[in-house]
Amino acid sequence: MSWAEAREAAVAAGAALTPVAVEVPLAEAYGCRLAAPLRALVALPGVDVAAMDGYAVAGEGPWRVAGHVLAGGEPYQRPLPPGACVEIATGAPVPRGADRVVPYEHTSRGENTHDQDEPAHDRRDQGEDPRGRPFLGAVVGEREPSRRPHIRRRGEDVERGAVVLGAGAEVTPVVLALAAGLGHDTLPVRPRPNVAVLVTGDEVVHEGLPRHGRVRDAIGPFLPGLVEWAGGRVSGRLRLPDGREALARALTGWAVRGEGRWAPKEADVLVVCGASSKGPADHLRAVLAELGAEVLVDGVAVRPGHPQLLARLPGAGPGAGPFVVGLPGNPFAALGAAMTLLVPLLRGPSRQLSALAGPVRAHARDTRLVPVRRTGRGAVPIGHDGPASLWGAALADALAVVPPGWDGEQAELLELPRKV
Ligand SMILES: Nc1nc2c(c(=O)[nH]1)N[C@H]1C(S)=C(S)[C@@H](COP(=O)(O)OP(=O)(O)OC[C@H]3O[C@@H](n4cnc5c(N)ncnc54)[C@H](O)[C@@H]3O)O[C@H]1N2
Ligand code: MOO
Repeated sequence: MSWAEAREAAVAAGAALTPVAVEVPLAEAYGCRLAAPLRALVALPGVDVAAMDGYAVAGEGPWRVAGHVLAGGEPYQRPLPPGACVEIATGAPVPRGADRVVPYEHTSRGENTHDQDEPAHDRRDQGEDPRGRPFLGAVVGEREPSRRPHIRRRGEDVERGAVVLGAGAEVTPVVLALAAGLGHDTLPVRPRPNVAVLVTGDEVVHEGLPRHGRVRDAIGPFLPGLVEWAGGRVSGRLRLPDGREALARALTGWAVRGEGRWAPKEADVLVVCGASSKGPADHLRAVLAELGAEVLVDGVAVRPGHPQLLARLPGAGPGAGPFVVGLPGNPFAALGAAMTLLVPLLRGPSRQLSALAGPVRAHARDTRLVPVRRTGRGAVPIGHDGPASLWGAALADALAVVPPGWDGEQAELLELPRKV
């Protein structure tokens, strides 16, 4: 299967990863996708409010001060008659009868009415109380006439009931704040799909220095960040020895060599690292066939990462069970395969093009995934990109997708996760 077809198959499979919507408190919704459109529970602003600190005035000036309306304080209840004004703070409700707000700096009282350093007796000369507020009845004129009303009208930013975001939108920090501003305490979201990680290989060690032909696991550590960034969460991890039986038992939820009970049925996606190729310990395909899995992608024409696969296990009851993503054992091949199958499965489609600035040789038959760094001149290949080496990818911003026979300048970039 071509690389593009494999990615499409993963995106299409991802549509089946639609867990039941749940209503969660705002903070817990972060990073999830909205299960329903986000509507405004209130208008923004909720009433006509001042857009400037100053005086809400009625009719022609000068005006007599009839009250003070500060944000969060009591609104001015009575209608304001022509020739009257109330001192008003930005965001405070504008009284009925007021035509506009005159900012402090445009009034005859000038900017210094709130100079806290002035002695109280000087304030009284200016018609102010000791806190700098003008006395009721003090007269306010306008120095610089302006036609701008400086009033934000009810519903001017968002009308009550308006749909501000569609279902499926990602709940980012800004979306959380928007929802709070519109009156929401909870949000209906699709929970993040649960991803379980199985790292296979007798030669793989998980801490310390690898010795005597062993290797440190260099796939398991990138999966939680990558999965989180793609919209899922790693809900379980298991280390597996080589062996057909251990893998079969793990995929069907049995205890493995004292590792305790494992619950892949609670996982939406099982990621198997290694055992994907043709060696004596590479049992993944045989085990999937034994378990009656439906294989959706069986190898991809891509370098590195060709032995990758995507399958779906039969469900315990009616309906299909979890997806299985098989990542090759070579770590950079595993990263490329995760960017091809796992990320599109969890996150859906995304497309980004860039010029490539630097020599890249296309392969005759296979798509190449090339670590690149974005610069003003375009994306520059980094090198250090052998299938077992993560060095180039660690220096990269993205993987450039170079299709077979490619001789163009533009290439698709697969953005690599940075920070969630
Ligand atoms: N006869 C063939 N041999 C191989 C083929 C092939 O098509 N025909 N494909 C090669 C390619 S390409 C890759 S990639 C690997 C894929 O191998 P497996 O997925 O079966 O993985 P292993 O054989 O277990 O390991 C391969 C390699 O990666 C190291 N490894 C495994 N797991 C980890 C880990 N978690 N962290 C770091 N390194 C890991 C392992 O020690 C091996 O060196 O197959 C080729 N062979
Ligand atoms: O394609 Mo393998 O996946 O080169 O390392």
